[in-house]
Amino acid sequence: MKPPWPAHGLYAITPDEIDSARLVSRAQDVLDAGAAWLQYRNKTASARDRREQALALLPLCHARGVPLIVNDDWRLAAEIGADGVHLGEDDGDIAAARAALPADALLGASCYDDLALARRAVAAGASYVAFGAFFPSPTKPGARRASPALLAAAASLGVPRVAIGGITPDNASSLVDAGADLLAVISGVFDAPDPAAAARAYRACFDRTPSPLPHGTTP
Ligand SMILES: Cc1ncc(COP(=O)(O)OP(=O)(O)O)c(N)n1
Ligand SMILES: Cc1ncsc1CCOP(=O)(O)O
Repeated sequence: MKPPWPAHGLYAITPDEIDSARLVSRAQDVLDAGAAWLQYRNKTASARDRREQALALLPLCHARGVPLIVNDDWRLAAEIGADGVHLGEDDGDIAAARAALPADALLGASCYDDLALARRAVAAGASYVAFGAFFPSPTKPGARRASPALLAAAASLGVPRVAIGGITPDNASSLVDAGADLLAVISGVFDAPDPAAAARAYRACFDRTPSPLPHGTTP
């Protein structure tokens, strides 16, 4: 039986082009600093290295009650006993992944700026939806852009809403106020001079009281 995973917080995503020792030590720091979820994402490593790196992250996550989600590849997620997979529009069918994975596996779907796509993903078995990029992303400069209003509109889907793309400790609170349950971040955490301090700064965005709405407006 899996623990109930944290419902809010930092969803840290690992970067490409990092050697395994550094990946593990940075991930450890970020997890110790309170990341709620971790995604293993590596678009450049060989299949063998991806398997080894993902396997190395698994006990670090589980020792802290954090789910490990594998990007793109539900077969790798299933093979190593990861807690879930994240799929983009070119990464295969959500319903097929849902059928192949354990019933309690996390299954995330990239929905970019498209609420109708998010509705279809949830109907096909997605357990969370991700929107973005909300800001220019150093990691993926060509990423499609989304508006924060989408996060509020997606509340009716009844699954956690993840925001991604160019999120920094300075702009993160605006997305939490708009309804993001989890903030998915690569460079803001892993390229920071002190990844643990950065992780704590993102986490703090969930502890603060939302800014009051301007007079006369409703959520
Ligand atoms: C949490 C989360 N959201 C979005 C993405 C992006 O997925 P995708 O569109 O498949 O792009 P790549 O990650 O494959 O470049 C993600 N990985 N995680
Ligand atoms: C994978 C992905 N999809 C949309 S933006 C993005 C990259 C997010 O990385 P960063 O947090 O460095 O902008």
